[in-house]
Amino acid sequence: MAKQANLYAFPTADALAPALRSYVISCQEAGIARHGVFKVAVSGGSLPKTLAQALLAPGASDADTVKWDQWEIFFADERAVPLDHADSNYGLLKAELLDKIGEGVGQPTVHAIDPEALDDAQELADRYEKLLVRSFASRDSVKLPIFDLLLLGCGPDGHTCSLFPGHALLRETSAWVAPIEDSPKPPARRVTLTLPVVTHAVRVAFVATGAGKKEVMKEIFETGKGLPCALVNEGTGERCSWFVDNAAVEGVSYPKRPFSL
Ligand SMILES: O=C(O)[C@H](O)[C@@H](O)[C@H](O)[C@H](O)COP(=O)(O)O
Repeated sequence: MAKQANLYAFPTADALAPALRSYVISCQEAGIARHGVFKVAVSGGSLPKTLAQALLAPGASDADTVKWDQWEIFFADERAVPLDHADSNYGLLKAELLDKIGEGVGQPTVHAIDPEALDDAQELADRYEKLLVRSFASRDSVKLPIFDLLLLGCGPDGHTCSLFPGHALLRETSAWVAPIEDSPKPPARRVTLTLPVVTHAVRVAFVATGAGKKEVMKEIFETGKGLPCALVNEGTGERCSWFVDNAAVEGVSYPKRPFSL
């Protein structure tokens, strides 16, 4: 039987942060060893805050270092709004994390959407896809980009990125980045990495905390085969790890593992 997603549960969201940090640093080291950089894509929602808690903490040793200057940060999904708008995932990451990195430790390269194309979601997606093509080499030679790590959230309906349950976008097979004009979670116009890109990543990590997630967690891990988060689990197997607090998985029968790298 194919190996399945790892589910790591912690007593609280605070207790989750050090494990998430170790996991991200191990993915960073693997990416740098493979190609000299760490290519990571992040979602919006509550994730940037948790990431900041994990990554801005002081390192315990030389090995426990976030090598910001070797990071290339992309967005797993983004809302079609100006970068300084309250709904911008870039703006959120900047406020929660990027602005707090501090001086003297190097800065990541951050790839935001093109704010010149906000009125046309298809054009916005095409431009972001071209940016990925430039970054991951030519599409003639690379069928899909391979992110070292995707850091994702999980919505209460089982969506992830801007891939929503039952949406036609789940059937996308060739685009790397797709537009969405009817997101059920506002704002309606967004762009998102597609499911083939998400499941092609070297590693995928979900962060889900709070009792508000427990019903959907039951569905994802027990019954809800077609939910976007469940599709990511199926497509990535053991390359996928969930970092959750106990409140989010209360009553979920899927086996939880002690965290280890
Ligand atoms: O831009 C977005 O809306 C997000 O990328 C979205 O996919 C988010 O990650 C989930 O909705 C989970 O959000 P929470 O972590 O806030 O529950």
